[in-house]
Amino acid sequence: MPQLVPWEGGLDKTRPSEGGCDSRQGGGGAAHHPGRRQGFRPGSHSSRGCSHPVGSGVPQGRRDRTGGHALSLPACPGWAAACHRFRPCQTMPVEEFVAGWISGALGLVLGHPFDTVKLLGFFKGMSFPIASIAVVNSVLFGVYSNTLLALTATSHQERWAQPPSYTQVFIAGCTGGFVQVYCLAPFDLIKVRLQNQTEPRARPGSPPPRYRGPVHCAASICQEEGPRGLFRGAWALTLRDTPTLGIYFVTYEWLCRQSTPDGQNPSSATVLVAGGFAGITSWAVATPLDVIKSRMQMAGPKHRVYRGVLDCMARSAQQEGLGVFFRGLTINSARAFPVNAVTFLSYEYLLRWWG
Ligand SMILES: C[N+](C)(C)CCCC[C@H](N)C(=O)O
Repeated sequence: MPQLVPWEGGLDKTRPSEGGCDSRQGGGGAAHHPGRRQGFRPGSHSSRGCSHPVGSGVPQGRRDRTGGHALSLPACPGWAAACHRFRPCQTMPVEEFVAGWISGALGLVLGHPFDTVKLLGFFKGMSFPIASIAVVNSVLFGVYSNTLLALTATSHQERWAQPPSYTQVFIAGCTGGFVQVYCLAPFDLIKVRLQNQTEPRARPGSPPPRYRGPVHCAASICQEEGPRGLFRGAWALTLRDTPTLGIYFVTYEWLCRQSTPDGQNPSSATVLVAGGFAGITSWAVATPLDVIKSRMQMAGPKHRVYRGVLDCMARSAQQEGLGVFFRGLTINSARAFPVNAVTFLSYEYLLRWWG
């Protein structure tokens, strides 16, 4: 295993060779990658004397996979080596997707105690949430990173040396948010439907639950409402996630850049805190639309309660006051910090590791 020691003053401390891109083979188990990311600090790359400086005209990033250097992964587990080899095309990096998948799963493990569905025992084990959150996170981070690649022509290795503008980060975050909605929508619908049947079930003498579990819930929705029923509330989910995931990545980038002195890389603590606050900020902005989205997902085809997102907003505010839009804010924030701190830390570690 490559050593994933906590950074002391940044990821670069784990590098055997501080001076540049050369000679990194041997004991560490890492590949030799010219043009690899030099660390988390924007602007740190070119100052370290890399033999292929950014902007030198040598294509950066993907080149390192095929540049004729031995890929030495003696101590990597098989799946990590497979990940290195599995590259469907040079312009579509996949490790961001894989890192997003794993980091999403790790974040989920931490956030799991906050999940009422799990607490009340509806989900046996964690397979359903892991399958859903990890896939969704993989799509989010993969699309985000590849959109940045398209916008800036820099891969994640160079991104800290040539930092993208906040506008580019926002656009990439919104794009990732928009695309992940269509993976998230069915999982989220099932989760909301199951969560909302927990209360009646908890009372003594209550009727049996309508849905017996996630698979039964999906099958029943398909039967009763057709496959499109699985996407009920997807429009509200799009409104919730597209801008707020832009905000999510901008907050993360901004906090990382703010809290790291020039010439140094963000420490693991910085990444944890920036990730945690990115989660809280985006959930704070997303919570009003989260409330609306859940209400729309609960409405079935036979009893269409609301005419649309705006109608749902207006009627909820009229009937319950503006406070309704902040329902769940505390639990969302409490969950968001650890989940997103771990998600970003593991994501950055994995990309660094796969370099
Ligand atoms: C956009 N919105 C705020 C809804 C989610 C942003 C954070 C996503 C993260 N996977 C989590 O579950 O916290």
